[in-house]
Amino acid sequence: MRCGGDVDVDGDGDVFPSTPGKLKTWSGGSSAISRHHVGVVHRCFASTSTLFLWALLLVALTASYLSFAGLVDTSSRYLLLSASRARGGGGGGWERRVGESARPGAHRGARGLSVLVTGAAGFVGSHAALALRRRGDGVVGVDNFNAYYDPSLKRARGALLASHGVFVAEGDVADPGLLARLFGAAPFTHVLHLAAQAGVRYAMENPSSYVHSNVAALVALLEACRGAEPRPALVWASSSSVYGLNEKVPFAESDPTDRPASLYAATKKAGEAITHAYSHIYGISVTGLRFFTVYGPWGRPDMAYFAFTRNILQGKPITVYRGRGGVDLARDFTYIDDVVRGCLAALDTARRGERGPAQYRIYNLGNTAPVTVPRLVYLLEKHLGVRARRRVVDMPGNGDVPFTHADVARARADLGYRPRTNLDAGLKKFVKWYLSYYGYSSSSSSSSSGGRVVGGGAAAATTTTMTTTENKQQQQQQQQKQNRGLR
Ligand SMILES: O=C(O)[C@H]1O[C@H](OP(=O)(O)OP(=O)(O)OC[C@H]2O[C@@H](n3ccc(=O)[nH]c3=O)[C@H](O)[C@@H]2O)[C@H](O)[C@@H](O)[C@H]1O
Repeated sequence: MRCGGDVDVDGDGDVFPSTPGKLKTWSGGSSAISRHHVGVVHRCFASTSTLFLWALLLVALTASYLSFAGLVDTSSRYLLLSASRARGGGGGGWERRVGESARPGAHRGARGLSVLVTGAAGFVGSHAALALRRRGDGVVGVDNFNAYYDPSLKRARGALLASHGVFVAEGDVADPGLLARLFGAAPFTHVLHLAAQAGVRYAMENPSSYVHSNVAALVALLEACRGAEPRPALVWASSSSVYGLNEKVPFAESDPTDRPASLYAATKKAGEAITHAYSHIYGISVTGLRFFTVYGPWGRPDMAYFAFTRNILQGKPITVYRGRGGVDLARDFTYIDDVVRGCLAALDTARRGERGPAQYRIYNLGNTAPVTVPRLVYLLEKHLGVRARRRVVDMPGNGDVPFTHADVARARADLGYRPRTNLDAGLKKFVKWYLSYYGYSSSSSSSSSGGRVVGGGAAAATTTTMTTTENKQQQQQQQQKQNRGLR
């Protein structure tokens, strides 16, 4: 029998046992039953005032439970939101800033793109983001500012973007929560995915960083794209390294790419396969751009042209690798402005929201004129006015390939891509920027280990060791020019 709860049947006088399920089997005789029954009825219904008090108590308990549950629910949602905001570097105005930065300009001739640029504080990312902003497109950047190379250089690029009204969210592209917030805050029409773990030889030191940034982050981004409304077209950075041990020159997009020579190359090749699968299944428009050894102002300190410049100016030796049989290594060095034009043309020609199979494209963005590494060193000497101290060694087995050479016929036909800057002219511009940024003898511009510095380096205004007043004035003028744009 129940009276407002489980009935105490053990005869100890407790009508409402504390714990449900403690109902014991009744084993007494009829008189006992009767005694108990009478007792229960007596105690439960002794008076209407008791009944009223119990009812009041029940109502109060139910009401307080409901309000407590509501409080718990609300506060846990609030805590989750706060945590996610903190991860995205947010706060109250984070979504608003993303939305504003993503909004295209309304002036005549504007293309009306709204582009999420990943790796926006990186070399190609910062240039591309600024080029998009300049022509009136909406741009939002995302970057994790990691310490693969001097983060202060990335901060300086980020500051430059900020001064041009481009908001860069700080966080990892592999974080689905951050991506959800970005896509929730702005209706991106395009994603320019340039965030990656770059560098061919560093893969032997830190292989997992390549899997994280070049595979896991790419999948996270594709997952975000497939769920986004509107669904953005994706343009992303593959690499000339996918040609690997290919010996046919020049490299054409239709050539086999199944013999990568480094883990870096393997993850970029994997990226091409992964984006193809997503394009096929979910109808995402995808364009992969195979960049060929991109160089220029605001470049990457881990790359040979940059590290050579630093060492030459500091009077330190440079190591020049030599191929099998004493053959010089060669690269199809490609100037940053040419690559940026290719990126923008890929965005402009990406088709979105059409019926039928989604667009899936791959293009080489190279210079079509390979130059040997010794020639690169000669050109740097010329522009720096300083002789290099060379140490020539046989190319170690570190994932390097002996040469690269792009066939850009496909990019020329579809994107109107025409590289305009030869290595001599491009290095001249790079050296000019380098001297204005770091000065003639910058001890803190980078380390000798490929420029991977944590906490070192900074903008010219704070770290250079200029020797004369004239140099200082020259530097100030150049700094002012830089503040007006990357180039
Ligand atoms: O196109 C790409 O897909 C890749 O381009 C770039 O790789 P690489 O072409 O290897 O450029 P980079 O390191 O500047 O070496 C240039 C030359 O200098 C030689 N080299 C290098 C270092 C050294 O100490 N000595 C030397 O001789 C070296 O043997 C080579 O012959 C990007 O870093 C990479 O992220 C990716 O984007």
